[in-house]
Amino acid sequence: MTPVVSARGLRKEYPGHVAVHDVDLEIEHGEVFALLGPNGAGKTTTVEILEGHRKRTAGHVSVLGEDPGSAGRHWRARLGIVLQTATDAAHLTVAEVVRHFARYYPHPRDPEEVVEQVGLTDKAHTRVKALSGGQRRRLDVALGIIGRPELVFLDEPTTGFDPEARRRFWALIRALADEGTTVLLTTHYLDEAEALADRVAVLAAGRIVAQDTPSALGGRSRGEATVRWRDENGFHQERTAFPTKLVTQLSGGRELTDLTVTRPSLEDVYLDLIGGTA
Ligand SMILES: Nc1ncnc2c1ncn2[C@@H]1O[C@H](COP(=O)(O)OP(=O)(O)OP(=O)(O)O)[C@@H](O)[C@H]1O
Repeated sequence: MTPVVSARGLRKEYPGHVAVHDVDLEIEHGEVFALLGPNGAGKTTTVEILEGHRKRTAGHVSVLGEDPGSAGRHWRARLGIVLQTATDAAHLTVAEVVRHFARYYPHPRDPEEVVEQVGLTDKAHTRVKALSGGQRRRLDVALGIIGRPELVFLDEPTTGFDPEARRRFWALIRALADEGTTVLLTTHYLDEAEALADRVAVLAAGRIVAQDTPSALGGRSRGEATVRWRDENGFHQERTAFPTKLVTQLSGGRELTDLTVTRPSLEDVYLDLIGGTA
């Protein structure tokens, strides 16, 4: 199957500055793909090129089978885009805005259902200007998915969400992916990438420095583990590539007190990958 998003040698130069260097990406149908990276790494630039909102300097790009640089309205209607601040309809209510946007699309989702999915049912009749920052963000997400898009771009979607709203949003993204929607999100939250993404790419200073499943990123599923335990002589820790073997040897069938086996967290690996570029 052709990938939903494919970029080869993608490059973006601003006067005197290369923001994106020869980026290669492929995102498959139904995949949730997260782009991670520190401020200024080139995430928004990359995403905006894929959305057709910015011109690239060089490289080959195909999104839903077309070149975003020249694709038309019909192509755009197949995308859902959640910008960092999208809604500019302060005087309308939440329900009105969502219904209004639904009319732009040939096969929209049910507006009431979408309002419910983003957790805004009790604010449906509240004017947009009276929403909190996190609630506005949820409305942005509602507008991004109302058109039943095949591909959704989410730029830092949960910034300003409270923990419950984030969990709810994650469930919504998983449900979209289960229906076959492809999702590209940028995020600064590593737990979000870990919870949602099938694959992650880390951008640092405009280059992709790693691309893998969250559990394998930076070789962390194969890397050394730290085994910690306690016995009559006190607390011990040992790094090993074979933790199961070590624990078996140590225990000899008895219980080990305070036993833990840990590998580097996604955050450890991420900080290591972007080290020196942030
Ligand atoms: N219109 C522009 N003109 C010149 N330079 C730009 C322009 N837009 C972005 N840049 C530069 O390109 C680089 C990448 O910016 P970009 O917004 O893509 O980063 P980002 O990874 O999305 O950052 P953040 O996490 O802060 O949103 C930055 O150094 C930025 O200053």
